[in-house]
Amino acid sequence: MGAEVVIEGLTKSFGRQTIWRDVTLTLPPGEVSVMLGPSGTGKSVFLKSMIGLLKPERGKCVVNGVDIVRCSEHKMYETRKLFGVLFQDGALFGSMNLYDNVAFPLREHTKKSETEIRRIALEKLEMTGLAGAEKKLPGEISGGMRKRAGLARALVLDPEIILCDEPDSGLDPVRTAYISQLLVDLNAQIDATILIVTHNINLARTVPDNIGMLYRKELVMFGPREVLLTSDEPVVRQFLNGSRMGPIGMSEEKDQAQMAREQAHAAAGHHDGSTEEVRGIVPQLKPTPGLPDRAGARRRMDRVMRGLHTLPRAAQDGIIQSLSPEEQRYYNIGSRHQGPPQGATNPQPQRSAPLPQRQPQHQGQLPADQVAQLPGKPGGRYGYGGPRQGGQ
Ligand SMILES: Nc1ncnc2c1ncn2[C@@H]1O[C@H](COP(=O)(O)OP(=O)(O)OP(=O)(O)O)[C@@H](O)[C@H]1O
Repeated sequence: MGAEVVIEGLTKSFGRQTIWRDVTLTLPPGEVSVMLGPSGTGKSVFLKSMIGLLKPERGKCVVNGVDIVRCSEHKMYETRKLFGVLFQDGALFGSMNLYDNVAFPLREHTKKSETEIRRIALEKLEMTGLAGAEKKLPGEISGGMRKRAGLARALVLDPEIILCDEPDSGLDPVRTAYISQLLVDLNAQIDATILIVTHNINLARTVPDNIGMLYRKELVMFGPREVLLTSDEPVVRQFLNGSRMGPIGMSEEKDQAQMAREQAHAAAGHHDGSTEEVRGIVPQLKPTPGLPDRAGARRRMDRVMRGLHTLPRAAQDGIIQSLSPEEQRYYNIGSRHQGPPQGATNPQPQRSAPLPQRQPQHQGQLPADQVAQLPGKPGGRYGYGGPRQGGQ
């Protein structure tokens, strides 16, 4: 199982420009999370801070007991080996063929023999659908293939945590769907903790277990996917709908006058840029048939069900509707759910057919106060509000 990443009160500035402040969240082990946010809100800076490439002024980022923000160079170097990173452009060496690109971290960071390196590099190229393309140079292949090669290279040191910075950028919708499926399949196979930064709403709606959003220098929200996907928060709805209507403007947030002008235009029938009203929970992608089930998805559902009563009503309803009859029995959910489900805090298995083995430990709980306050809205909380009590 991948490592848990605990981020507390992280704050990053460049000179006088604060990028984000007081970001607190936990990436549960082996689960897939997505970070959304308008351009320039510091998502890439966030990923770089997680691996120690940038130094936040305050806060912690703890992996396996090591705080990346404050640890020694030696510890950071060691801890970084737990991470596999897919950079936006794949960051491949242009003069090396794909095989040598993928083998590079093994040659740099391990003492493995060339035979062993070959076995691992070819296995990762195969996992990412690049078998047969080993001899190609990055300049000779498509953007989608470059992304997959970047992913293969991120996998060779068997990372416990994978960070993907816009894995969809520059890809058409079909290739984006393939890379989404690839990420889900990888998670099923290696149970790594994955954090994806993306602007792609399809990917955000179908891939992750948890979704967060950065906006106006703060973490607006981080929690189970169902909370964000059913949120009524204007900034979240605007972002998910890709609409001009809402608080997000072309550069910074809008003022009241601009909002009013846009509303007047919309009332007069002027199109707001979105193609449809996107709201509600769509089914999450499952691993390709033949691959194992995602252990992270099962652990997450146990965790979410334990804290179901703390979620907003729309998220609760969506989660319950998404359960199969067998899962509803497992979690003691009646066919007509009213209020907090019986057994949600202590599910008693009542199964007619065996479900896969569940992990007994309660690792990776999202702290209750991970759902941060929206800037400018004192007291407003989303998802599981309430004081931090170390989870549910
Ligand atoms: N090394 C740096 N020095 C100074 N400012 C920086 C540095 N790196 C990033 N920034 C600034 O931090 C802000 C956030 O940048 P970042 O690339 O993290 O945004 P983003 O949310 O990933 O954007 P996008 O979605 O467009 O990729 C930007 O204003 C950028 O100019």
